[in-house]
Amino acid sequence: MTQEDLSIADPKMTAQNVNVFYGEKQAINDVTIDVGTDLVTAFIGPSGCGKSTFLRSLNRMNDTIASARVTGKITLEGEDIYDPSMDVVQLRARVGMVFQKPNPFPKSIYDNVGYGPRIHGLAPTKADLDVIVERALVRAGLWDEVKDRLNESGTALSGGQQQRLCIARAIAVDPEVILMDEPCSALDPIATAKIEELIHELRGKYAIVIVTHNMQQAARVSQRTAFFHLGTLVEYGKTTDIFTNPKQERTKDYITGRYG
Ligand SMILES: Nc1ncnc2c1ncn2[C@@H]1O[C@H](COP(=O)(O)OP(=O)(O)OP(=O)(O)O)[C@@H](O)[C@H]1O
Repeated sequence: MTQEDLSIADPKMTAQNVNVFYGEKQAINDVTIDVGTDLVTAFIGPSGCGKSTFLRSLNRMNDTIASARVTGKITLEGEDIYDPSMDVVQLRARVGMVFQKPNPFPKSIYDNVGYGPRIHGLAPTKADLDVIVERALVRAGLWDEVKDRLNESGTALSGGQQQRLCIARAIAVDPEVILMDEPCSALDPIATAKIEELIHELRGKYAIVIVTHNMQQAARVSQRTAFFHLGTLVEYGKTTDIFTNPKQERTKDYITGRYG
């Protein structure tokens, strides 16, 4: 694998020499990686290796943890996201997040999707909002299932539908990047397959980064894979290479199930 194979000409996000600490404890150690615009990037690695911590540093979700501290540089379209001038609310709309456990608001399906565009001023009129809500639900593959019950509570949907609702909520504010933290771990195989299908469809429209424990899932949905171990990025490469021809012994051991 040459350097050239992996270079991303116009990365959507870059992370350079990133460290993340919780108090005195260092959870991420000197990670440098680019996130490509039309790629799905999977973060894999054993439990506790720092995948979620690093993912959360990409939209400053770690700011919500008092003891967390990030050093190094992370950019979005060349802008330093930790610069004091960065509007964090705006950042989290541009870099949306979908969590492990579906977390719809206790509001109607319509309002779950419409809330973000409304507070971000994306929909001057109700008709504009209707269009945005419908488009986001269509893109998230949920429209046909919910179009006749938009006023029902989002929390009344099935787990898989709730997760697609959360994806629609992220999409509705027109993000550039979607971060997914084990988005299928609470779902059954059928709901999981739907989310994976959706990831395929969303690829190209948004840069997608997914943390997954499931290596088959990483192999199915991503084009690039980053293997983390003990807070370091051990190996990053094309997904096919990582799974068929890993360069590092630690990667090989992990993907062959020797530990983790
Ligand atoms: N809020 C926190 N406060 C203190 N330490 C934390 C916090 N969150 C995570 N850690 C620690 O940071 C390290 C990395 O955790 P993280 O959750 O990022 O790993 P992970 O690879 O995503 O794990 P998993 O796959 O189990 O979710 C672990 O040692 C964890 O205990």
